[in-house]
Amino acid sequence: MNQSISIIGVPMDLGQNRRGVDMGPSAIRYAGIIERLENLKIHIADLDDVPVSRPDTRKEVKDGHLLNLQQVADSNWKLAEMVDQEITKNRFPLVLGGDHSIAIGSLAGAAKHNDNLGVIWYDAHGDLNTVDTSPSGNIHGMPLAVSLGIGEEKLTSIFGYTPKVKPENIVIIGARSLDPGEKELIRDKGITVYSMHEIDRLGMSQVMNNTISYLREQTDGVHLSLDLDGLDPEEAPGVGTPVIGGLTYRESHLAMEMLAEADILTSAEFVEVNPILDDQNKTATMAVGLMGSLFGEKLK
Ligand SMILES: NC(=[NH2+])NCCC[C@H](N)C(=O)O
Ligand SMILES: [Mn+2]
Ligand SMILES: [Mn+2]
Repeated sequence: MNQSISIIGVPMDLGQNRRGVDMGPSAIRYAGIIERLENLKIHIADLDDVPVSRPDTRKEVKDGHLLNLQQVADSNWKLAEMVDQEITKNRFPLVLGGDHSIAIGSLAGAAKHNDNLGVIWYDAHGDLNTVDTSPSGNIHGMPLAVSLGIGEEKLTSIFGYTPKVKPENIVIIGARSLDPGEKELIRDKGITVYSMHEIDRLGMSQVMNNTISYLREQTDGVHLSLDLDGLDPEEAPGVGTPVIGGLTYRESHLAMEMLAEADILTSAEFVEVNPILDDQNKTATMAVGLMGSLFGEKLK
């Protein structure tokens, strides 16, 4: 893996309607991400945060059914520019959220550099809704569909090209809450999903082996989009849309270690850490532990 990492915070909470997830990047920095990665002799540049309009000064804006459309689009455009710049400078972008709507910008910036960018979507959800299928109007439930070029044009056209990813280059891991429209899209497009059912049957080791060998064949770079609600809320309570029956900390560590060993990632993001809903910054601390493993921390 590229041994020069650029950290980009995105204090975004406009893609959903619970307060606090805008403080995710601070919570992750406070939990020691910089020191943790510096100990691995990796060169870290903390690029600070992408500007996002302040949550407590704005009014809720609904564009039809979509919450805060223009502001989410503006911040994601800026994020895409930063991710693109860092990759151009041969640095590995590590994006800290913020709600999952920021994957729109991360993928827009990253996919510019690959014809076949792979995506590992580690999440309880598919985030494959469109304005028509979304039960909530929250854009954090849509970024994967948007990146496939499906949905609101103001989002799909971010950074001037559409689509960013192809359905055959996506692997979803940890899904256990999919809306009807998302299931239909998964079926129509043939997207690979390791739901909790497959993870229980095969074990995380097999799931990651399959995922890694598939993406190695199929893609020319891989983005990891890790939503902390992929983990079980008993262990990671600081998330806005918890779903019981999730991945354990141990399984997630194994997944990160296997990705480190495979050395296939070209960018990553950790999203949905909400310190207001958390218990003593436990979820941010867990995110930092997972990033440690992802970037090569070993016991021996
Ligand atoms: N990134 C997330 N936590 N997404 C949760 C999405 C929940 C639900 N499927 C929705 O579209 O509203
Ligand atoms: Mn989720
Ligand atoms: Mn998500």
